[in-house]
Parts: sequence; C-alpha cells; structure tokens
Amino acid sequence: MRVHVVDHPLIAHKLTILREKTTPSMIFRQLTEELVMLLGYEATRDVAVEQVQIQTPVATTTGTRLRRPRPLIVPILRAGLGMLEGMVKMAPSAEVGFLGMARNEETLDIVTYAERLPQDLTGRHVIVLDPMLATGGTLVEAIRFLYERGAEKVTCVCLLAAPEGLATLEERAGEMDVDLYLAAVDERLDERSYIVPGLGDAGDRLYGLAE
Ligand SMILES: O=P(O)(O)OC[C@H]1O[C@H](OP(=O)(O)OP(=O)(O)O)[C@H](O)[C@@H]1O
Ligand SMILES: O=c1cc[nH]c(=O)[nH]1
Ligand SMILES: [Mg+2]
Repeated sequence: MRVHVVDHPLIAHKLTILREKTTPSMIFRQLTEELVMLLGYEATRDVAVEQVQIQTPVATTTGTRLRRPRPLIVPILRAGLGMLEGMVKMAPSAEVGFLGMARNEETLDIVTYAERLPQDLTGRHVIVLDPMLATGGTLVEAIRFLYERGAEKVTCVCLLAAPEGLATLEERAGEMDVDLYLAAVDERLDERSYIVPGLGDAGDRLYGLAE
C-alpha cells in the first residue's frame, strides 16, 4: 500500500471550509465535489492508457485514450456518493459500480447492505471513493471484496484519515497493491471512533439528518 497526502493550497483551503460546523449541506456537497476533482487528478496519474491514431483537421497524429477495460469507479454509500460526481467529471469514460457499507456505530462492525458491481473484475482498475477513513474497517472490507472479485489494482480516494485507520489498513491490506490518496491525515480518533478534528459525520453533513 502507498499513501499519498496531496499537499496543495486549494485542497487545504477547501478542506478548512468543509470542516467548519456551520458550513451548510449545499456548500459541503459542492466543496466535496471540488476536492474530489483535485484529488482525482492526482489519483489517476497512473491509470492505464493506450495509443490511438486520430485525424485532426490538419494531420493524422497519435493520441492517448484510457485503456479498455475502462476504470471502474466505486463510491461507498452513503457518504462516498457525494464524491461520485467530481470523479466522473474527471474521468467521464469510466464505469461506475456501487458498494453500500455502513459501520455499526456501537460495535464498529461493517455491514455490506448493497452491491452493484460486475461479477468479474479481472483486469479492472477500481477507484474507491469514501470521504472518511476512521478505524479503517470499511476500507479494508471494500478492498478485500474487490480483490476477491479479481480486481487488478485498487486506488482509494478519501478526504480524511485517522492515523489509527492507516495503521489498520497497513496491517490488514499492506501487502496489497493499493494506492490511497488523501487531503489530510488528522490527529486521532475519539472515543466514538470519529476523526479528530475531522468534519463530523460525512454522510449526515452531505445528506441531512443534522441536528
Ligand atoms: O473507517 P471506519 O471506522 O470503517 O469508518 C468510516 C466509514 O464511516 C462512514 O460511513 P458510515 O458507516 O457512517 O455510513 P454512511 O456513509 O451511510 O453515513 C464513512 O463514510 C466510512 O464509510
Ligand atoms: O469521523 C468520522 C468517522 C466515521 N465516519 C464519519 O462520517 N466521520
Ligand atoms: Mg455516517
């Protein structure tokens, strides 16, 4: 596993507004999309391409296009859905599949409640989207699931990670071919396993249920 914390003033600026508890859902969604576009640009640097002959109005030339099979973008519902639009804008020819996972807030066990993915992921580069890497339980389950289906490579794009979650990922998926792109690594988890300082519950901030 390789961890890439993307250090860029625009990312730091947008992330700061995202963290503020007074930022309303509408702005939160917009900033999430913008952050994913910036992170997605970095995260797709090693996406496989092939050469293609094209005709410009002036001459024939050799260009580049994404190799088939196309990358598969997989947002982890619910909060990962807030990252989908930005990623699809960056890679419009990618395909999209879905994984619905939730952590039980008492036991922290992960429940996979939905899955809509190709049965066979052989040769596929999968780009997983989930804003929060807290204990790491969700991402470990997702990565394992995708490799069991035959994925060739998994890239994860998250906004925030806790050091505890990164350690768990290293321990349980460290041997796997995983690139993880992040906007920041925060201080720690609190007693409820929320990221500190974090941004609260990403799913709730994107899609309501706020107090
Ligand atoms: O690293 P972990 O400790 O597993 O926690 C991280 C997970 O928690 C959040 O989802 P949540 O379970 O709250 O579901 P939601 O997106 O539906 O809110 C988040 O989007 C991650 O998927
Ligand atoms: O801080 C956290 C931890 C898990 N899930 C979230 O949405 N936020
Ligand atoms: Mg949640």
